[in-house]
Amino acid sequence: MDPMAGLENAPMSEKLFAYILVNYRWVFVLLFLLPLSLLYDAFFYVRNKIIFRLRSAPRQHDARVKDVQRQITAWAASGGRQKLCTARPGWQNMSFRRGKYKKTHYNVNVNLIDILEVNPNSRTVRCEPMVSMGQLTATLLPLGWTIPIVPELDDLTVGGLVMGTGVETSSHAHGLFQHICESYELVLADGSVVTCSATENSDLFYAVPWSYGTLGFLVSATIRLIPAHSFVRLTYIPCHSLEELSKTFADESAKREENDFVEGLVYSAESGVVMVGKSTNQADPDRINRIGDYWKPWFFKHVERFLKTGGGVEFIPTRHYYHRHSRSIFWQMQDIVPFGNHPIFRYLLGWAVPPKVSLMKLTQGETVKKMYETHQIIQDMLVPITDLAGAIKVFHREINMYPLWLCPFYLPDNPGMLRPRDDRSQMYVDIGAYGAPKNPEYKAEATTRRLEAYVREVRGFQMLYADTFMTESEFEAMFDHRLYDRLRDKLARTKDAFPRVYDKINRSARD
Ligand SMILES: Cc1cc2nc3c(=O)[nH]c(=O)nc-3n(C[C@H](O)[C@H](O)[C@H](O)COP(=O)(O)OP(=O)(O)OC[C@H]3O[C@@H](n4cnc5c(N)ncnc54)[C@H](O)[C@@H]3O)c2cc1C
Ligand SMILES: NC(=O)C1=CN([C@@H]2O[C@H](COP(=O)(O)OP(=O)(O)OC[C@H]3O[C@@H](n4cnc5c(N)ncnc54)[C@H](OP(=O)(O)O)[C@@H]3O)[C@@H](O)[C@H]2O)C=CC1
Ligand SMILES: CC(C)=CCC[C@@H](C)[C@H]1CC[C@H]2C3=C(CC[C@]12C)[C@@]1(C)CC[C@H](O)C[C@@H]1CC3
Repeated sequence: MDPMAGLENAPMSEKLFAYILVNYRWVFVLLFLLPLSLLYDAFFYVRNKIIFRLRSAPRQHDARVKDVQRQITAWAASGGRQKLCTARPGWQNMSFRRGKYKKTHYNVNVNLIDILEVNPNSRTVRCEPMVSMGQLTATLLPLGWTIPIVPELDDLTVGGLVMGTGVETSSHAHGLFQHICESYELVLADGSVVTCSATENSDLFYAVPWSYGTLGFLVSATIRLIPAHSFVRLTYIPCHSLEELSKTFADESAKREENDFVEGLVYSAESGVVMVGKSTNQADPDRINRIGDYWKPWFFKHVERFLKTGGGVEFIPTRHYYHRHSRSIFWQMQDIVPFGNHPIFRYLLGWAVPPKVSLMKLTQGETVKKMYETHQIIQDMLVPITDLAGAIKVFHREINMYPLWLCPFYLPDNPGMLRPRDDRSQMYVDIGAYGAPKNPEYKAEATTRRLEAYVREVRGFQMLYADTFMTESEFEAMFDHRLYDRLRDKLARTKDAFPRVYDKINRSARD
């Protein structure tokens, strides 16, 4: 990597600082960011406890919805010339970028943080939009419940996952986050409150996912529950050719009833490990592996070993399974603290990692940001599973970077932005690439544009938390805007109040 790019004329001290920041970021992370993350966690732990004591009030939900309505009335009264967005600061969200529009749009505070109801009879949980995945599972698990899809990173919010999307290794059975939601409660641009579901205001229900907050403000979502188990019985299946890997992965993903979790980690163009999980309350004590304990190896390193040792079976406590990639932030930690998986580091400081994603984002500074922009890729591309082998070849040609994350998901033929290929419900796969491409020809924009073109060609989709370099017409070729545009025409004031999705997610709309 060349941290000096763009700094040719800068003073020597600035060049040296840039070099240290990029190549020895771990010094900053260990000395500054880890203690700061711990303080931050401690601060927020206390703050959240206080806030929950003072403000947690599920019974106040209606009053808080009225406050959102009040803000919209105030915006309309002020002339309604600015577009609307949520007031959540850009550094807190789970993306490399911050929306520039936060500075120019009218910020509406949708700070609704409570779990409103856990209903075992209807097997649903009703949540406000700022409820995080960590908070939700910490509440549900002791009650014996979980949501069918728990997206990995703790700080992801219900609002962001509904308006964007969420995927996890149970998605081959349950679909995306939107497919486990039964209904949404929204405040619309005219200030009205509307509930929508598959049977009530169904157009709106199907148009909300992937709308990125451009149809209304989510004030609650009702999500399906399933019983929680203590362990995941995980079978590791090493594969030594691309053909074997893609076939095993597709076959296991198709067993929607049999397998509760399916995941793949690709370690080279010709090797990878497919993991198949089943929830259970019975574990063979000799094969329990508490992979989440801080002194344990990073999960992707642990899995890689099965390529050499052959397959295996382990019983992993459910919570450890949910967080298996959290300590290593998938494999991003190896670029931040290169010796982070060394046993000495794990035993000494493993308990303190990972640093908070939001804090890393907040403190990364221009030099590190530029380095990530030019020398790292953070992308998830969703393609029909029948194209998996072809897609891995394209990723190999374009970025030559491993591991790649494979996560299957079932895409039903529902109305909305995400139309499956040939209008037929089918299995897709999320291919996640997070790290430094080894292809010396890698150029962030040109390479990503070629990947995007390939994904459009096979009728796939790009996850929009990531950088997208598509033009508006390419974006509209990827995502079906018909229902979305109909709704924007139909719902009063919506076109004046909210930008279109493209205007929020395209590269130039984000810092
Ligand atoms: C916006 C917001 C709202 C909150 N609302 C509440 C609230 O209503 N009531 C309340 O008591 N606290 C609330 N909290 C606090 C939050 O739930 C705490 O982070 C959590 O309770 C800490 O649990 P712990 O001390 O047991 O930590 P630990 O058990 O050490 O948990 C560590 C992390 O793992 C997460 N976690 C725990 N179990 C699981 C699991 N099975 N799957 C996935 N993640 C898991 C925790 O949330 C935490 O982030 C809220 C926090 C935030 C940011
Ligand atoms: N495992 C997974 O599936 C992962 C998913 N992601 C992605 O991260 C994002 C979620 O991150 P998170 O930090 O929670 O969310 P964000 O703050 O990034 O929000 C995502 C979008 O949803 C909108 N939004 C959020 N809450 C509301 C609301 N109450 N009403 C209306 N619009 C709302 C935001 O609007 P605004 O811009 O106005 O704030 C924004 O456009 C998703 O895009 C998801 O796909 C990332 C990592 C992993
Ligand atoms: C599982 C799915 C679908 C996606 C996972 C994506 C994550 C791996 C990335 C989402 C936001 C990313 C950021 C970083 C690492 C990778 C993500 C967590 C950084 C922490 C990398 C270091 C930078 O300085 C800040 C980044 C913020 C966003």
